[in-house]
Parts: sequence; C-alpha cells; structure tokens
Amino acid sequence: MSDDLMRAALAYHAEPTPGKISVELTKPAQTQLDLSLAYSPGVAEPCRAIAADVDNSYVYTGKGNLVAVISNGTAVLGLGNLGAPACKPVMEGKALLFKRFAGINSIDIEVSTEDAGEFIDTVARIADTFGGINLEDIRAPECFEIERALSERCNIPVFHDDQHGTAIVTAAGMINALEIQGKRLEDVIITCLGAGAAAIACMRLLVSLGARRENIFMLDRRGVIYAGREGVNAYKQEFANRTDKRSLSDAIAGADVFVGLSGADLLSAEMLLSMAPKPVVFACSNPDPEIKPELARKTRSDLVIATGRSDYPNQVNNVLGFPFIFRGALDVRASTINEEMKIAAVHALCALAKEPVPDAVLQACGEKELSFGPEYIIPKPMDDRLLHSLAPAVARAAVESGVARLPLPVKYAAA
Ligand SMILES: NC(=O)C1=CN([C@@H]2O[C@H](COP(=O)(O)OP(=O)(O)OC[C@H]3O[C@@H](n4cnc5c(N)ncnc54)[C@H](OP(=O)(O)O)[C@@H]3O)[C@@H](O)[C@H]2O)C=CC1
Ligand SMILES: CC(=O)C(=O)O
Ligand SMILES: [Mg+2]
Repeated sequence: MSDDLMRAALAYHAEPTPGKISVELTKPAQTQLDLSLAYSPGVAEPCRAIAADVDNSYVYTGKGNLVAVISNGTAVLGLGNLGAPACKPVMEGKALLFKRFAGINSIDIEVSTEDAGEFIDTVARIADTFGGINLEDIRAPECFEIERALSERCNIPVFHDDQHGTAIVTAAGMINALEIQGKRLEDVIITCLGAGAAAIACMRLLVSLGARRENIFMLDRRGVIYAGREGVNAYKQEFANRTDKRSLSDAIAGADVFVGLSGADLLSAEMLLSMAPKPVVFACSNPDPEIKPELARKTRSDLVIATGRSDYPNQVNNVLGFPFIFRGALDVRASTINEEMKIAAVHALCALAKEPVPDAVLQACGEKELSFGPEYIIPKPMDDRLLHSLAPAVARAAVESGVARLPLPVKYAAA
C-alpha cells in the first residue's frame, strides 16, 4: 500500500465522524404522542405480543433485517491474531457492505476471548436479537467447531463468511477462469497455499463442484499436507494426499491452478514460471496477495490472475457473496444457509459475469469497457445486478430445499 493510500485510509476512518456506521430511526419520534407509542406505555403492546409468540419479533422489531458481524479477531484478514479491539474496523466494514449492497442493517460485535466455548456461549446468548449471524475472521481450526455449535444452538442462519462467502466467490471465479483457459475443474491440478478457514472451505466446495480431491495439494506453514504427516488436524487431514511433494516449489510445478489463502508474497516468479501452460492464479490473501499482479503479469502473459483487492481487476472477495446471500436468506426467513443456497449463489455469479456490463458499473470502476475474459472473470462489487440475481437465486434455493419459513416473495417470483 502506498503512503498516500495509508494516510487516506486513516483519514477516511477518522473524519468527519469516527468509524463507518451509525444507527438511524425508522419511526417518527417528534411529539409526545410519538413517544407514547415508541416508548411507555405503547411499547408494552409489542412486548406482550412477542412474549405470546416469539415470531412476532419479526413483525414488531428490526430483527428480520438485522445481521450481527461477530469476531474475536484471531484471523484478521491476513494480518493474523490482532485481537478483538483491532478487528473492529474490518467488522464495521462488513456492516457497511451489508447496508450498502443489500439494505441489511448490521452491527459489529467483537468478543474478547480466544476460547471457543466462551465465544460460543457469548454469541448463543445474544443470537435472538438478530435475523442472522455472520462470523468473521475467526481462525481455524476453532472456526469450524464454533460455526457447527452455533448453527445447532441458534435457529437463525449462522454463516462463517471466510469459509462459505469466500468459497462461493472463489468457486464462481474458478469456473469462469477455467472456461477462459480452456480447462475443466475435473481435470486440473490445484495447489492451495493455506489450510485454514478459507482454504478448507474453498477446496471442499471445489470438490463438491467436480474437482478431484487427489488433484489438490494443500499446504500450511509446514509445507504440503501429505498422508502420514504428523500433527495434522482433522480438517487438514481431509486434504492429506499420497504424494512425495513436500514444499510449495514441489507442489506448484506443473499445477494448473494456484489458490492462495495464506499470506503476502509467498509465490515467487520462479514458482509461477513452473506452472502448467495457461494457469489460473488466485492470490486472495488480504491486504497483500501471495504474488503482486504486476510481477505475475511481467512473469508470464498466459495466466488469469485474481486477487482479493478492489484496486486490481478480478476481485475474488467474499463481498460478492455475503450481502446478497443474507438478503435472499432473510427474505424467506431461512433457518440456515445450506449447500443448495451456496451452489445457487455460485451459478448466479458465474452467469452474471457473462452479461454485458452496464455503463453505471463502468463509471463506478473507471473503466471504458469490460467483458467476460481474462481481465473480467467475475462481476464487480459495484454492480447492483448482484442483488437482483444472487438474492432471488438463494431465496428460491432455500424454498426448494425446505429451509424457508416464508414463501418466495412476489418480487422474486419472476427473477
Ligand atoms: N479474498 C477473500 O475473499 C478472502 C481472503 N482471505 C484471506 O485468506 C487468508 C487466510 O484467512 P483465514 O483462512 O481466515 O485464516 P486462518 O487463520 O484460518 O488460516 C490461515 C492459513 O494460512 C496458512 N499460512 C499462513 N502463513 C503461511 C505461510 N507463510 N505459508 C503457508 N501457509 C501459511 C496457515 O498455516 P497454519 O495452518 O500452518 O497456521 C493457515 O492454514 C488471509 O490472508 C485472508 O485475508 C480470507 C477470506 C476471504
Ligand atoms: C475478505 C476477507 O474476509 C478476509 O480477507 O478475511
Ligand atoms: Mg474475513
């Protein structure tokens, strides 16, 4: 990041009002009558109605359009364990994105504990306040147990964005990038650097879409995760491969695909050169990718490259998923976000990337032209068609898979 951008980022967060979100009123509160409705005595009536039937929370409070973004700050972007207070800007950022892109009210909650049990108890006790819970930047392997336990204890959708949001967007980008490179998911050799929340979920989803587990080589800080390696947790074990490869240099040689969900500058030009012809490189670590796109492009011209950042082409980032997925889920009051809903989001994203790009999107991105190809494999976050294609697809999948508690809204019937 340049010094100018760093200064601008601090000023953006500090001025004119510290932070990025605020609360607004949805009802008049000017007169004595307004207050007697909003507060005492009028407020007693909705309280009694909810005590009689808890579903009335959706009628008389903002619960149904309110998502909590909750973290303990143990895996803040690719910056590591910065702790709860330091992750607040990212969590406020996710809340901003919920509102900006999907009209969902969102509040960030930072929980100061690294203990999974304490975290689960804390979140479970406040869950009834919200229509959904978006878990964010919680490190593996604890994140898996946290999400499982909370999904069981809460009857609202609990979604770990770094797992599923990332996996959905990565899968959509990958399907399109491979099509452009003339390759099939079923055939490609994939090197995945990182074996945490995002990496495990991305590889699981790619496998469920057709990638072959034996073609995936996953690495953590200690190198390739191979069958028989000591000290490998159960989640990494799912991707333990029978192989003699041990280092990233070993694993990347001849690979068709690199997926980086690890840390900055870990993929060298030499490694990139050793990949198969027409490679796909997703260097998705934030804020700094596994290889800088400038270096990657200088090194070889036959690649499709994506990063997680807004300032390069092909932003493979969960911002393209979670706002719209929650919109669809909330609109049919889904009890969970299941595999059918995730796959529907993948296909909607793939399809939208092939549609002509409206002028408003070009203007927002400062581009003259964008069309499906190596520099445009996935829609831009500024594209308001994301809302109109992903949310209905997800809502419909929820209804069809039996997890919706409301029928498909009329506004989605034709979408
Ligand atoms: N573009 C996007 O939308 C998203 C990008 N990400 C990025 O993915 C990365 C991981 O996030 P997340 O999965 O949530 O975090 P986790 O803490 O759950 O996982 C981090 C993983 O990266 C591995 N890793 C870290 N440094 C290295 C290294 N030097 N060499 C090899 N492996 C390394 C860790 O290895 P070990 O297991 O040995 O500790 C671990 O497996 C971050 O950079 C984050 O910004 C995450 C979500 C969304
Ligand atoms: C984008 C995101 O969620 C991350 O890098 O953690
Ligand atoms: Mg994250």
